[in-house]
Amino acid sequence: MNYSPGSFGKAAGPAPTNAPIVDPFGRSISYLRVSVTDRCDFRCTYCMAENMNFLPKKDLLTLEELDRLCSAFIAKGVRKLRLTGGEPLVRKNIMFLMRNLARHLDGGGLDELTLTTNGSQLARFAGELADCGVRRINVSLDTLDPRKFAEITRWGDFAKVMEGIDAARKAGIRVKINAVALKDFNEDEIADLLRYAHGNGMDLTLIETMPMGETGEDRTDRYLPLSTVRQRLETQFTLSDIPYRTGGPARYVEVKETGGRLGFITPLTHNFCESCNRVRLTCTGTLYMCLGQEDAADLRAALRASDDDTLLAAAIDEAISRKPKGHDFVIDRDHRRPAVARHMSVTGG
Ligand SMILES: Nc1nc2c(ncn2[C@@H]2O[C@H](COP(=O)(O)OP(=O)(O)OP(=O)(O)O)[C@@H](O)[C@H]2O)c(=O)[nH]1
Ligand SMILES: C[S@@+](CC[C@H](N)C(=O)[O-])C[C@H]1O[C@@H](n2cnc3c(N)ncnc32)[C@H](O)[C@@H]1O
Ligand code: SF4
Ligand code: SF4
Repeated sequence: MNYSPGSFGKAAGPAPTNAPIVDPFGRSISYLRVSVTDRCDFRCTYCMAENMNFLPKKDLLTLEELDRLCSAFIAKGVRKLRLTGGEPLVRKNIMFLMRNLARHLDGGGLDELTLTTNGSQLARFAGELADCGVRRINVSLDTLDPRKFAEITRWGDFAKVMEGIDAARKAGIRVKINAVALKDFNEDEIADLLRYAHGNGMDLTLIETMPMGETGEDRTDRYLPLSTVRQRLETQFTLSDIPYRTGGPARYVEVKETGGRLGFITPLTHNFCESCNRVRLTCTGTLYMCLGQEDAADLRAALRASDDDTLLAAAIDEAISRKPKGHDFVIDRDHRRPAVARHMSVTGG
């Protein structure tokens, strides 16, 4: 089949198929990230402004609609599905969606159903998540110091996140810690985060800050290249590259002294777009084909136009035919403007 750009979605074009989706650069799309809400109970300084205008409730797709959209992607070969946000666990009745999506794990349509969370509500939901078949989650935690945690999240409660991580682990869910590496904030704490994560049987992934959305603070001064972090860690630890992959963008090393895994997500210092396998759906039914570009496709219209999924399948094909090669992120020290206007919370990272 020819998946050349622009060959889908035209009125008289080929009938849509449920064949796996492959983009114009030959990359198969097997990973869907779904931002179920743009709202959050934190205001991390690198992600959001303190005063945010969130979407009115009427603009949100219902959970049934989100389920239908996810199922349409699964029918087209998506094998890994991650709920994110905003904070996914603050969306009302989110476990209804989780329980419904879990049928695809039982039915063999999905290899993994998971989420990325700030951990604030995990103590409440960990047991139910495990019952739904969630085996692994990512929890964002940038510091182990409660005072600094309050500073970076503006509204977060460190003790609640720790309780949440404990509850998840007790429920049998593997936890990976995500930390954004931030100059003059946690750069001296990375080794401690590593010892904490590995000491508790958790992987740690470090992330370079990406220039997305106005936050009321200048992100440029916080940018810390992970190449520098790695060099510094190598003065204390022995790091060996390993081929371990999760389907996400991190590249992993094993740390000899701890026996744990450390991941690096390096959109700025080492672009990983050539192996991209993912797209992002928002809570309004907009599909972003790349985290770092503005182009998007409206799947809501196709979803609501008919109860049959034919139009939806065609709209997905058309969108994927527009997936770009990669992002154009740069840390713009001259203009100090974000490269992409929307906030990370719109697409959930
Ligand atoms: N530039 C870029 N960043 C990404 C992409 N996917 C994830 N990230 C960033 O990586 C960070 C961690 O993402 P997670 O939600 O933990 O997802 P993941 O890395 O796929 O998770 P694993 O399944 O554990 O590998 C977030 O800050 C995301 O913004 C991507 O396609 N491009
Ligand atoms: C947008 S949050 C959504 C899920 C959840 N609220 C959380 O914090 O895990 C997903 C991930 O994006 C990361 N993130 C947010 N803004 C970022 C930025 N500007 N650059 C890099 N990562 C960012 C967060 O640290 C988090 O790990
Ligand atoms: S990073 Fe996650 S927890 Fe922090 S403000 Fe953004 S969406 Fe909320
Ligand atoms: S920046 Fe875009 S192309 Fe690159 S890995 Fe992320 S989503 Fe894929």
